[in-house]
Amino acid sequence: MKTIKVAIAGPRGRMGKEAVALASNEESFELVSALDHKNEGKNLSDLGFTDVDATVFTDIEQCLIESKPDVLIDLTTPEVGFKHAKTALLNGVRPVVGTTGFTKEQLDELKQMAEEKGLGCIIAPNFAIGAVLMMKFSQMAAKYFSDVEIIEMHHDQKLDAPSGTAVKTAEMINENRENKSQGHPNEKETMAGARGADLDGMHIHSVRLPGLIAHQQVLFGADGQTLTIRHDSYNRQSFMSGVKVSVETVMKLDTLVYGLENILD
Ligand SMILES: NC(=O)C1=CN([C@@H]2O[C@H](COP(=O)(O)OP(=O)(O)OC[C@H]3O[C@@H](n4cnc5c(N)ncnc54)[C@H](OP(=O)(O)O)[C@@H]3O)[C@@H](O)[C@H]2O)C=CC1
Ligand SMILES: O=C(O)C1=N[C@H](C(=O)O)C[C@H](O)C1
Repeated sequence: MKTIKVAIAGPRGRMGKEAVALASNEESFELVSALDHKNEGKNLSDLGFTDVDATVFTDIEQCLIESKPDVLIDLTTPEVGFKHAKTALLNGVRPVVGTTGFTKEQLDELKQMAEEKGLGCIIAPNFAIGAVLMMKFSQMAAKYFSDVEIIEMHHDQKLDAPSGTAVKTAEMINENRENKSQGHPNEKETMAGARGADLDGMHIHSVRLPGLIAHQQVLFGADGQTLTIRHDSYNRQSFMSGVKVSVETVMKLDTLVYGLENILD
């Protein structure tokens, strides 16, 4: 099997560190570079990564042109991640994006660009297989339960709310859910935000606490019964098998795929 050359944006981050370990330990991957906004010209080995040899770039074009990756894994922030994905596609490099918080317009723009370039691009709000199943099971349940609220719970260093997973879950539920506004028609928030975010009448509540990693509960209610579908990531290793399969699959695609559920058998 041909080795896939990988660059990682955000290598010092919580997810980036795990992705560096994956890319340097996986036999079929070669970690060729890292993209940071600090540490220009250093090597990851200077930054505490033992037995890892990859140059750190702060300029994305220089990174892509000099290190020639096949795939750019992005695990940064929404603003930066969008720019990275765009620049990767323009330079013939396939993005695998775990960064969340992209707008619908940004996703559409990247989809159009990937199609024009005939390049694969994977945007996965959640790489954990259990989370993907939670979303799929919720989508199935929505056919029978049209009243649903999503509670997502994350560590308190998370920048975006609601989480990318919660938004994707709501979008998938929407494909099967009868269109309706939930709660009492005259309900009033006596404190702003009490009912959470509203996506087509569905409510999403975001909890941020130290001690948490990534957790989500999807609650369905009907007369005399509730159904709860819950997923918990207790470490960031839980996301890495999804990153691996995304890097392998993106090499075979010529368009953008949004969501890991679309590439898993
Ligand atoms: N799809 C999935 O399964 C998952 C997705 N995520 C998402 O991944 C993203 C990263 O999460 P997490 O690792 O927890 O966040 P961190 O804050 O730990 O990591 C982000 C990293 O990006 C770096 N960074 C900031 N700007 C740039 C830039 N211009 N170029 C390169 N690197 C930059 C930051 O550096 P500095 O700290 O110096 O600013 C930091 O090291 C988030 O959007 C999160 O929602 C997280 C977990 C799972
Ligand atoms: O920031 C995180 O940590 C996570 N972000 C993703 C999201 O926004 O859904 C995936 C996972 O929930 C962890």
